[in-house]
Amino acid sequence: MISVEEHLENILRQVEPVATETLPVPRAHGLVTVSDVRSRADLPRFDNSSMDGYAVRREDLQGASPESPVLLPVVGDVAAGDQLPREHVPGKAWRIMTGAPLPVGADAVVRVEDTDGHVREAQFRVHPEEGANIRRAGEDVREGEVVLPAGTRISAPQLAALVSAGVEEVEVVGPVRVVVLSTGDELVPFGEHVGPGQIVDSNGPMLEALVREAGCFPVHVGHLPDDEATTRKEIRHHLDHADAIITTGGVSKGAYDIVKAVLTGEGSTEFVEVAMQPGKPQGFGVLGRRKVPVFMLPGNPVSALVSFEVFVRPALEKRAGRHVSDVTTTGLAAAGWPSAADRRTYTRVRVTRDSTGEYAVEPVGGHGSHMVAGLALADALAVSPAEATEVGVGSQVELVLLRPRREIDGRLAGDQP
Ligand SMILES: Nc1nc2c(c(=O)[nH]1)N[C@H]1C(S)=C(S)[C@@H](COP(=O)(O)OP(=O)(O)OC[C@H]3O[C@@H](n4cnc5c(N)ncnc54)[C@H](O)[C@@H]3O)O[C@H]1N2
Ligand code: MOO
Repeated sequence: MISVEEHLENILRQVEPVATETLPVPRAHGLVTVSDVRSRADLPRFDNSSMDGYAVRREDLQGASPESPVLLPVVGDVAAGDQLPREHVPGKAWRIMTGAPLPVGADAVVRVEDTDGHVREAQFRVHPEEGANIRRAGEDVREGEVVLPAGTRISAPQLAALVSAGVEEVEVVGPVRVVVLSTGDELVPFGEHVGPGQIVDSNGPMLEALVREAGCFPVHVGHLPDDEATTRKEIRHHLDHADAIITTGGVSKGAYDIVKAVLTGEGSTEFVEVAMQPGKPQGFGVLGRRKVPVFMLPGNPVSALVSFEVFVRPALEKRAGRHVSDVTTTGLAAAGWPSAADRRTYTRVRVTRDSTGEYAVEPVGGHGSHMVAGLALADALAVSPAEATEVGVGSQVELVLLRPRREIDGRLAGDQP
């Protein structure tokens, strides 16, 4: 048996980011920039008002105060989006809206609250500071400056920055297109009749969801028959277009373990036993001229999920050009449980809070790797080291969260009286 670290290192050493692509900005959501992206415009694009009020010259409001307001005639209105060039008229004010271009020559904006708000002639109760309530062209970013450095993942704020900066296309590490293939003649796809001895393929939909949640793109979710020739043909076909392939089942010692039979000797494929529970039988290889990583995960649903979290997720992140590190969450064992000897053990747990406000965890949903209904009850996997044979009450355990932390915390907040 090899350790979890050894197997993960072996995978990550062989996985490279996918090719770069130049995409229209809205389609680059979730992807990582390859080079510095420079702004095509000053932001703001022009001097404009940050408040609804009046554009003035300060010198026209010398001594203005609530006790002795100064009266100025109003030239007219400047609305946001106004395209007419406006100029300050000495001794007068323009009524101006938030985001509207500042009339040339005006040097301050007085908020409407500091005036009587009149349209033709307004009383001003303050003497504004130089540049008050003015947003200057280029104060956010200047044309030609870097608006997004290389290696940035494009999320919502970055999309806003790029489109504002007039950037239309961006070079990114391409989307990672993933093929998910279940194996086993006992499986029927969702929605079809389940006969005697048959079960519904749950790994397919589960992995499709995990791939999507990991920011990658499931492009085909299907099934391989327990037949070598067809399986070989199908995998060859997917090696031509996929950026990663995940299979489940057929990696153990069964007489019909077709994946193992077909992929042994292909590319860098290796089948190993990893010192973990569940998830002991694992296969991995980089195959074909496009060097596609192929993950051959065990078929038991819990084993497949744990294998995804431990091996596939980090590899997909590397393939997508993301640099991530696991932020470890910990919890205190509210009950004790056994831990498999000589194997790192991932125990399904439900999270609550102990009296000090820390996460408290307890096994939930049963022990077997086949218990897919019980799996749905788990918030996290509690990790106990290979050396441990049990987890003692009150001991601290590392947690791999299966739901976003915000969701767990939200539920716990709701549980409280
Ligand atoms: N003699 C031995 N038998 C087994 C060993 C062993 O060391 N010696 N290891 C066990 C462990 S641990 C695991 S994990 C499984 C892995 O088996 P395979 O990867 O070969 O998977 P299958 O035999 O095809 O299936 C196992 C189990 O999972 C169910 N399954 C498979 N695919 C799906 C799916 N897409 N959706 C839902 N359920 C699925 C399948 O029906 C089996 O019940 O091997 C042990 N055996
Ligand atoms: O290692 Mo298997 O994955 O225990 O069920």
